[in-house]
Amino acid sequence: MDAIAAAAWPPESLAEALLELGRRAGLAPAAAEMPPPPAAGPADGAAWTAWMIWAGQHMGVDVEAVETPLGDLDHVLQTFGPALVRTELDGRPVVFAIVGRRGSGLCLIAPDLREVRVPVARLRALIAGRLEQTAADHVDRVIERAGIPAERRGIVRSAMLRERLGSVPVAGLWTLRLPPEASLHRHLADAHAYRRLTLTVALLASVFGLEILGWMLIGSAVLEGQLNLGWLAAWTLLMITMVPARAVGEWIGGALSIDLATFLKGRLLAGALRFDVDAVRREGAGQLLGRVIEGQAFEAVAIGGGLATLTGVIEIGLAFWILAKGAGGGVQVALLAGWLVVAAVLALRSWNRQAEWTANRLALTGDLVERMVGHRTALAQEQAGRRDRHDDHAANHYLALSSRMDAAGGRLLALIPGGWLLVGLAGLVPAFVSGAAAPAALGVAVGGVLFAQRALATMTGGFDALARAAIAWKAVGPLFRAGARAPDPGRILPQAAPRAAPSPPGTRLLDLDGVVYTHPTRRDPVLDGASLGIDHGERILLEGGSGSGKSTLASVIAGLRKPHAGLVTIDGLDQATLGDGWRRLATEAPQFHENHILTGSLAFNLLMGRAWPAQPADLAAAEALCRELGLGDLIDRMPAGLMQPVGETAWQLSQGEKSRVHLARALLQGAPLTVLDESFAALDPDNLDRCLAAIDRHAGAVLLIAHP
Ligand SMILES: Nc1ncnc2c1ncn2[C@@H]1O[C@H](COP(=O)(O)OP(=O)(O)OP(=O)(O)O)[C@@H](O)[C@H]1O
Repeated sequence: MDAIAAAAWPPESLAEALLELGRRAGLAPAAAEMPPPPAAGPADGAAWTAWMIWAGQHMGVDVEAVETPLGDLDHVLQTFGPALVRTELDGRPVVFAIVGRRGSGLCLIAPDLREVRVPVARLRALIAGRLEQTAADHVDRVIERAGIPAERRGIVRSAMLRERLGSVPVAGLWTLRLPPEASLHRHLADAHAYRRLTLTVALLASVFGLEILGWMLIGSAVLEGQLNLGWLAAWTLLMITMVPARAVGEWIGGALSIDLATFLKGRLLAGALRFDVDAVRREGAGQLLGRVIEGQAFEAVAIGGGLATLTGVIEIGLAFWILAKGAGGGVQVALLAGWLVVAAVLALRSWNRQAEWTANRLALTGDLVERMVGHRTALAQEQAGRRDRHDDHAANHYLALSSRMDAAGGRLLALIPGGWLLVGLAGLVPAFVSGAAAPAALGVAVGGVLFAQRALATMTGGFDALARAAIAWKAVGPLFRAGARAPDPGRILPQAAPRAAPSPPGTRLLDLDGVVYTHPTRRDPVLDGASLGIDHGERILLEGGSGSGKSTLASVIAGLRKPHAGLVTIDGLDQATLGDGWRRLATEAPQFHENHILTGSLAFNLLMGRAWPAQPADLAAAEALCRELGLGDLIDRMPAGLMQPVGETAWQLSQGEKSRVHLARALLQGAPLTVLDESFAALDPDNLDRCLAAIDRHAGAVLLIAHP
């Protein structure tokens, strides 16, 4: 059998392929019972992706769909393993599990668990074959008509196909990686951090060892009066050997830093999305920005500071050893130990000053953001003198804290290495006075003092950076921990397209029974035994006074808040069964001030609930709905139409336009239940009629929240 045929998995064995690939790639997936994937028809991309992501979450592996232009397929295949590819072989759907590149080919896992090598071009031809077939007839006709000589036809044909199909998107590719919520240990192991760290330490230690050996050689040659070209050559050779060892050590350390920084970024981004809804609200934009800034500071200093401290610790250890061998002996060793205690005290003081300064800086940032967000309100409403007084006071306080921090930092960084020179040399006085020490031992002692000085400089610099990182961690830690919260895949995968087979009207969709919810900062529950039933296709208007808990109820129904007591089910299934899939069945357009137009294209904002990049059918549905909602003129006015960038820094939408975009994106989710929280406040009567008509045509069941 052909190697590629031997490596092809039948689609129904997708779960086994995913598990085995995860194992071979070192992602340590957890074995889990999986239902078979959706039937492999031509339009099943989104359903397969939903299944793969869901199955991956159960196994503890992150699965991401990849779409690439055909022109880049070669490159993608060579670089993106571990990955799964779905294509056709002899007219039947198959799956390939790519471990990664091996030499000039790809290493695939076969269903019999053997590793099979196949050339990249072979797999590419299989994936691209169907697409190229459609264009090939036309290209062949052009070649025929142009009278291209037979021997050049092959080159011309592939060049024309490349040109014609280079930008055609290819789907059916999924990469596997560790999810951001995987433990730090798994990420470190995945980045080979332990091995690389051990290697870095070994290289650093050998560099210092070589350095000491070099000075010992030259020192003894000088003292014995034998310094000649031979000794100098040996010393030079040793010094030259240190250069590549140091370079390799730094290169490994640098590569490790990049991998760890990538993990950290991924975890923080995941944390930003998994941060508690109410915590985000309580913090406000300024505080959240502070966390982001500190995240960058942490990344910039933590790893560099860690490596510098590590280097300093190795150097200090060697310095103790050298001093013990020198003329100062125990006296100098004791002095160095004492000096380290002084350094620790100064370091602690500098840390406290930095912490004070950082807290103030973050508060100032929060203040500044608040003022920028409320810029118009402050200009229009606030008394000018009052504003200036507040700003002057804040600036003066910041200045005072900055100079205290600089003084403490300066003392640590300058006094500790510089002062040691005096202290260390003072430790040699008894040896000098007694006159008993040999010149060689005196030389070793002086060398030890200098070596310790360098170690202290490295260590204090490293510690300063680590202290900065530890302070930044206070702000970053909660985000990092939120990123460790794994998404809840639930026990079953909800139907990807429920509207394709809608339940008959009149059957029960949502049941809410005895629900109790108390906001984290409140004593009394805002929902206390709330009950509600909504049938498929039903339209319900919920009215109530301000602050009566309507929006809270909406967020419980949409699965954004978990009730503290009571039961909520959709189609008879509770949230524990559906997991995050709940939100595909019940969607909410939040109130205006909580509904955001993100910076991106209008299409992106409209199709947030669907797979991205959007398929032509999704774009057509979005545009048709916008036109129904009276946004046709707006799309025609926008130079890039549906692809026009919108959001805070791009095309500005009016309140009424925004509220129709909010409505369109909720309806485009295609969920059986849509909750609309005061969605019509900014609409004129004509647009209101249009919106109600569109809701009637496109929505399943609707819960409409409004003021009486
Ligand atoms: N995140 C929160 N933390 C603490 N309390 C909250 C929070 N959100 C709402 N509340 C309080 O819960 C109560 C109900 O708020 P909710 O927004 O659900 O009312 P609502 O009926 O939608 O009001 P409105 O019609 O004015 O929008 C209010 O007293 C509000 O102050």
